[in-house]
Amino acid sequence: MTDPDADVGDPADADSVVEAVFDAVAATAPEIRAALPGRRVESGTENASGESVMAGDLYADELLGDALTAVDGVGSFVSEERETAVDAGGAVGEGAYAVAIDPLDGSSNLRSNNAMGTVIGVYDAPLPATGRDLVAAGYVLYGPITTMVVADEDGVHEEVIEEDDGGVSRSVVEDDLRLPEDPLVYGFGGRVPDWPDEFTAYAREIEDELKLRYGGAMVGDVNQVLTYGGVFAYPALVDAPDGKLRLSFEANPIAYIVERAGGAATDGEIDILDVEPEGVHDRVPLYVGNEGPVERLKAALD
Ligand SMILES: O=P(O)(O)OC[C@H]1O[C@](O)(COP(=O)(O)O)[C@@H](O)[C@@H]1O
Ligand SMILES: [Mg+2]
Ligand SMILES: [Mg+2]
Repeated sequence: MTDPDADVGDPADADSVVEAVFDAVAATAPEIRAALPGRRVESGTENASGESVMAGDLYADELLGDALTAVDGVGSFVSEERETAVDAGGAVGEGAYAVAIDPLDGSSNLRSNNAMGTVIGVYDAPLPATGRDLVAAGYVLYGPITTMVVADEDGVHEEVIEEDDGGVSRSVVEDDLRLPEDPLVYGFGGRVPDWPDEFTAYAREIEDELKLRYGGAMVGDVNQVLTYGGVFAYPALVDAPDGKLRLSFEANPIAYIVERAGGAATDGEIDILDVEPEGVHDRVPLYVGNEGPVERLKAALD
């Protein structure tokens, strides 16, 4: 529950809520990872986006829901897997924060045992809100190593999360994560025949310049771009002009992180962080990475 004496709008208070949120996320990460082997099957339900939910999605959502609604200063919990927000006590925007999560990003990779993630956005306005209302964002990457990237107004850092004597340790391995200046890799989602012609033409140019890295989990693919430089896109498709990814749970937090690391993020026209949502489950095309390729993309789609 929110501390009733909390100083409304005090930035120090935002810092401590953000810290507690990422403590809670780090504490659940080994548990989520350990639970995945038995949860590689469909749960038999569909989520608010009309997508089939895996057993692992549900488990991660429940665990993170319990952990995050218990954090002092979290007033609202919103998840890709839930139709509506959970009231966690406290007025969002008046000392309390809204936490939005994609509990398991790339969960179709469960069956094939490839990388997946968890995405977190901490907003100081009730959702739906724009990405300008984010005060912090981050993601966990369940790769061969469990890592967590966290961005706030001070910058971006990367940690390794490990189980440690019955507890969980967080070790910072990169304290000022910046996109490398020279882009090296690209990863574009969706079927090529479904891409609009302008995007296909842009992709043909990029293919000549960069190396393909596409794993089918946004977190894993964006992490490659943050590490090596480059561009990731889940573009507008001919029959799905809003693409696939969700603004509140996926595009906004990723845009916030990449922009804090020196990069750019657009929906093809404007900065992702300026996109005005109508609902919390809205989708948006996402083009993100080094400024050079993202600006070229905007020009190509113009
Ligand atoms: O299978 P596709 O069409 O390449 O889509 C992959 C994209 O869909 C996603 O898996 C959607 O996320 P969820 O798994 O959270 O629904 C992204 O991680 C990824 O970028
Ligand atoms: Mg996702
Ligand atoms: Mg998901």
